[in-house]
Amino acid sequence: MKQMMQSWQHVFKLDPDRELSDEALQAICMSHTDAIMVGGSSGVTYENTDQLLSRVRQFDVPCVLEISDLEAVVPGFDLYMIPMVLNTQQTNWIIGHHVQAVEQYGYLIPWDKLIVEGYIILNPDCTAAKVTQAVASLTTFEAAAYAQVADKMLQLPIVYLEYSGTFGDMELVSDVRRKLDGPRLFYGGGIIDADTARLAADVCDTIVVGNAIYNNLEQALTTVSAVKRS
Ligand SMILES: CC(C)=CCC/C(C)=C/CC/C(C)=C/CC/C(C)=C/CC/C(C)=C/CC/C(C)=C/CC/C(C)=C/COP(=O)(O)OP(=O)(O)O
Ligand SMILES: O=P(O)(O)OC[C@@H](O)CO
Ligand SMILES: [Mg+2]
Repeated sequence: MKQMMQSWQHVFKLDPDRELSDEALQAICMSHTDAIMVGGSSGVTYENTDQLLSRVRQFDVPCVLEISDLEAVVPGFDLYMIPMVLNTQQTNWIIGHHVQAVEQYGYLIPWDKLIVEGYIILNPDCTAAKVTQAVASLTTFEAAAYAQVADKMLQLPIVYLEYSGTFGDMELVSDVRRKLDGPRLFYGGGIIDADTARLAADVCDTIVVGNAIYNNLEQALTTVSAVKRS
């Protein structure tokens, strides 16, 4: 099950807290994207997550939940992506909430469906940076060091460079990728069209497109064929 994400080149991230018409959802789910990731850093509830899952399930596309709030963990997703924010000094976002989750859910946890993402948040103005008080103004050298800790010491399956809301520094992304052996490198932030999608896809393994869905869907849809080789 976890292996499925090893082939993902393109992912659309849908925010349960934002409105999306049936027509828009259909276009996204039938776009040949590799997966739909459901997640957001605020306003995510059990109800809006459950409702979005049911709507996505009308289509034949993998659907995964990126957990940001324990109250909004809904059964029935293909995978559960667990962020671990590496560049925060608040231990809750590295391991605290996770321990609480294991205490709360215990034997109900489908371990074979859990994938830990080593998040490195690089846009100080994004919601996730504010929520987790991330130390987000990192040099390339520092970001690469975090990534290597995720790879060589923690042996995480994913390193996620998060620039949510803004297009990142592709040289930094490229340098980080050169340092990684094990993890798949996810990149998210400011991908709005085919050009930005290609630039990012050249230097990472998987691109994640979020806000563009809500700002300019037509352009957002062009990101799929821009990066998918098949
Ligand atoms: C029965 C059943 C299915 C049980 C399931 C059991 C299960 C899966 C248990 C969970 C196990 C576990 C270890 C859970 C972890 C719990 C948890 C709350 C961890 C903390 C996660 C975390 C670090 C969150 C911080 C915020 C963050 C990094 C969110 C990621 C998503 C993100 C950045 C979205 C972008 O947000 P957006 O709203 O778009 O932001 P912008 O405003 O910038 O656009
Ligand atoms: O919303 P955007 O800027 O596309 O970023 C995507 C994703 O990385 C957000 O978690
Ligand atoms: Mg967003």
